[in-house]
Amino acid sequence: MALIMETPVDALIKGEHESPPRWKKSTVVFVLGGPGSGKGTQCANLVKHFSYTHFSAGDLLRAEIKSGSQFGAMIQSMIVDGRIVPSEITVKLLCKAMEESGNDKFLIDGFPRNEENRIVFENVANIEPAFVLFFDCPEEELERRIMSRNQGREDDNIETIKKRFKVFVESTLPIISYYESKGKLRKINAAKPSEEVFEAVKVLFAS
Ligand SMILES: Nc1ncnc2c1ncn2[C@@H]1O[C@H](COP(=O)(O)OP(=O)(O)OP(=O)(O)O)[C@@H](O)[C@H]1O
Ligand SMILES: Nc1ccn([C@@H]2O[C@H](COP(=O)(O)O)[C@@H](O)[C@H]2O)c(=O)n1
Ligand SMILES: [Mg+2]
Repeated sequence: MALIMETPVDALIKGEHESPPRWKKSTVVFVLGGPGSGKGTQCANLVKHFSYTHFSAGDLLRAEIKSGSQFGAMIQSMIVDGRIVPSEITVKLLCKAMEESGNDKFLIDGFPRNEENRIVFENVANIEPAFVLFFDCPEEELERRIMSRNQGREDDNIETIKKRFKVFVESTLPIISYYESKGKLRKINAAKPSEEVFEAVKVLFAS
């Protein structure tokens, strides 16, 4: 369902609920990495083995466009241009998805993408991630993967890919450094074959 001006999540954000909702006490793992680094692929593997629910911020934004939302055109033009959508929209979509899931363990993929994302989520959800997965992979490999992905994504073209790389370096790498300084970063060599990457990831969830 499209975002409307007032949703149950707005009430939660304003603290109008009698008791804190379950998702506000959730375990959250942020999953970061350059475009095409395998975030979605590895989250899909993880949910088969562990009782987490996976939400991709990019997928939620694409679903919002499809839903006919009043924000659809704006979100679409920002995605095509590789830019980061205003955090209020993305955080609201994430909180709504967590609220509706009924689970209390989440893999949040492609988020936070910049400092604004991080701060708005912290303020609204009041959740610190248990840890942050970082899929590290050279740009040439990322470009190869995206150009052969064939999922019909409007941002999987060479012009947008270059912009997404620039945004990743300028806005997301500082977030990765921030979590590293807090001892929360778990860096994975994502240039290896998918099965090997999963072996390294699995260990982090087994304890
Ligand atoms: N370790 C790997 N080795 C080779 N190809 C991979 C690997 N992991 C994922 N891929 C492939 O690379 C492409 C991108 O993977 P995926 O969609 O999981 O990346 P992503 O990080 O979610 O990207 P985006 O940020 O653009 O959503 C897919 O076609 C996927 O099948
Ligand atoms: N926190 C986010 C996440 C994504 N976006 C926008 O969606 C595009 C695709 O994201 P993927 O994770 O699926 O690659 C991304 O390039 C941004 O335009 C966002 O704004 N904020
Ligand atoms: Mg993805």
